[in-house]
Amino acid sequence: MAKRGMLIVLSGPSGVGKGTVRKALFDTGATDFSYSISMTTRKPREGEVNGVDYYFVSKEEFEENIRTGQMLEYAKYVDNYYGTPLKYVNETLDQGKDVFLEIEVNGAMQVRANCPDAVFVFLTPPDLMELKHRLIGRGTDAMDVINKRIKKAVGEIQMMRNYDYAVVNDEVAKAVDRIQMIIRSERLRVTRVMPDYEQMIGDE
Ligand SMILES: Nc1ncnc2c1ncn2[C@@H]1O[C@H](COP(=O)(O)OP(=O)(O)OP(=O)(O)O)[C@@H](O)[C@H]1O
Ligand SMILES: Nc1nc2c(ncn2[C@@H]2O[C@H](COP(=O)(O)O)[C@@H](O)[C@H]2O)c(=O)[nH]1
Repeated sequence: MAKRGMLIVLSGPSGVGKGTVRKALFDTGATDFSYSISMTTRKPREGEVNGVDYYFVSKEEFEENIRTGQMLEYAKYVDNYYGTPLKYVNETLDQGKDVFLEIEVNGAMQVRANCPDAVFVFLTPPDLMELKHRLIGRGTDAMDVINKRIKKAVGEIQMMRNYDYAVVNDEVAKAVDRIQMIIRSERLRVTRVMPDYEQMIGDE
């Protein structure tokens, strides 16, 4: 049986640059893990594509997925549901492939409770003013939504201590390097590369 893949969870406040860093990480081509596409009830932003950026669903459909146990984790974030479909994550990990989640902190803590072997990385901004500049600069959210996200960020940053690693996103390329280093070293951890002794000994 293939060794189960590793689950890598990247979270941090909205606007810190999770999506930017994740895309840059995958663009290096030096990755051999899969990105789990989240489900949300949020309306698509301009340019966002269903099945690429998110699975965009209705509130009823999302709640049905919760009710029938199809979510690995989910959270309500600024008036919308966001969550990780369980099936894709399980099937991919079972194939021995690592899976990358990009999610907010409450969802990450649910994953922590259910998947203690996962690796948790918190992406943090250099400071709150810079976070606000990034959210404004992105130009995707109205000012009242940005203010709600910043307010949430204050509490979210305090959750950093519950993560295995904290990475400052001062420069995208540096943040990518730091995350790659974390993934490389986690893959080499002795508990993850233990030889299959049963197979070495063979059937007796
Ligand atoms: N290191 C950086 N320096 C300056 N700007 C950055 C940096 N990283 C990301 N940005 C910019 O910050 C904005 C927010 O980035 P992004 O959308 O990736 O954040 P996010 O954490 O994925 O947000 P959300 O959680 O809301 O999806 C974007 O305009 C992006 O170009
Ligand atoms: N708990 C989860 N949070 C998620 C998931 N997918 C995205 N997110 C987080 O939601 C906020 C808002 O996202 P936005 O696209 O509206 O800016 C942000 O922090 C995302 O990381 C998920 O599957 N589960």
